[in-house]
Amino acid sequence: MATTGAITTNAPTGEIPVFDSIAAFRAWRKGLARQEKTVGFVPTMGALHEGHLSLVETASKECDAVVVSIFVNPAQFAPHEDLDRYPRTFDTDYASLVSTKSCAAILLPKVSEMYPAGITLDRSQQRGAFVEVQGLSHQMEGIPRPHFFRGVATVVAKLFNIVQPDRAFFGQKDAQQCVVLRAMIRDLLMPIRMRSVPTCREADGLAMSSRNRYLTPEMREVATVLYKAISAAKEAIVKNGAQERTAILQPAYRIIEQVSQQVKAQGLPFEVRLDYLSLVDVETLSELEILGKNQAAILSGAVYIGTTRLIDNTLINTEEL
Ligand SMILES: Nc1ncnc2c1ncn2[C@@H]1O[C@H](COP(=O)(O)OP(=O)(O)OP(=O)(O)O)[C@@H](O)[C@H]1O
Ligand SMILES: CC(C)(CO)[C@@H](O)C(=O)[O-]
Ligand code: BAL
Repeated sequence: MATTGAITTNAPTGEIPVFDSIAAFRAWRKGLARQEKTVGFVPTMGALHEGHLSLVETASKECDAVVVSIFVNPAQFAPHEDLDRYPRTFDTDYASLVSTKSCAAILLPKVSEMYPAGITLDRSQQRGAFVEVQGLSHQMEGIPRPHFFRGVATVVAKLFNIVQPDRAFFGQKDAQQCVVLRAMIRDLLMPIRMRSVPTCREADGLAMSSRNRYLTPEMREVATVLYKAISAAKEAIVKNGAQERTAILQPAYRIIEQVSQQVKAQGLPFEVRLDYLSLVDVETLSELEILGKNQAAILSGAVYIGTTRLIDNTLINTEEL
């Protein structure tokens, strides 16, 4: 493998350069600039699945060269979250990217280079520069994860400074993340075009997610609960013309309650528990009591299947975030 740092892997050699040093990546990037090639960027935390690969594929259709970063970003995890057990599967990630034939380079930066001032998960002890997108980070995912979007915006800004992409590609599965990052790019005058790509799903509708690996087969069977709930709420809008929040969300609450009771009644060794459901305006991310006719909105939520937290959403009256 054409690496520039001390990476050891069993992956096939020589197919995609892997950079674990920012300086080496920048030298490689200069070559693309000299050739006036456009660069598409797909930031990830690894444990790649078809959702990630669809971002790479979309990027390769729109740009001359696609860079994928793999970095499990400590700053977006709270101390009680799953930073330590987050799946790290570089060898299979590498093979998946080779199979796309669309990835020009992998950036695998070290925590010490990404956070020169160091990084602790205890936010009150953090030092150094951070990026906050005010007004869009405190609601929805920002309620249970108040640290999250500051961590995401900060790391994505750093990655943009390294990669200098023309376009950056994000999945709509992380809907609020798309809205927050679009605002960051706009407000910080970053010369980058943000693109959001539809959610890839398993055959039964479950949104692909690296965290699906945490699910046991019994958990996996009921993990579609959120997709089903959100789809039922969307149906209330599209088929029944519902506009009131309660009429829209009621069918979703009902499905989650039913599945949760079912799991309990079967004596399964885990719980299905709703974290939240949300219906927000796509631009302000304000919760809606009434959905206006043709108003673009995000219907989203999070559930716990045991200790695994899954998110999902669907878009109303809009296609892109
Ligand atoms: N099912 C999917 N379809 C399309 N894009 C996706 C999908 N899942 C994740 N992505 C996108 O891939 C990028 C990297 O995401 P990440 O590495 O966190 O994967 P993930 O599956 O979302 O992981 P997690 O389980 O931690 O939420 C993000 O832009 C994310 O929105
Ligand atoms: C955008 C991202 C790679 C930043 O760490 C992460 O939040 C993700 O994978 O969605
Ligand atoms: N795709 C979201 C990354 C996270 O949950 O940390």
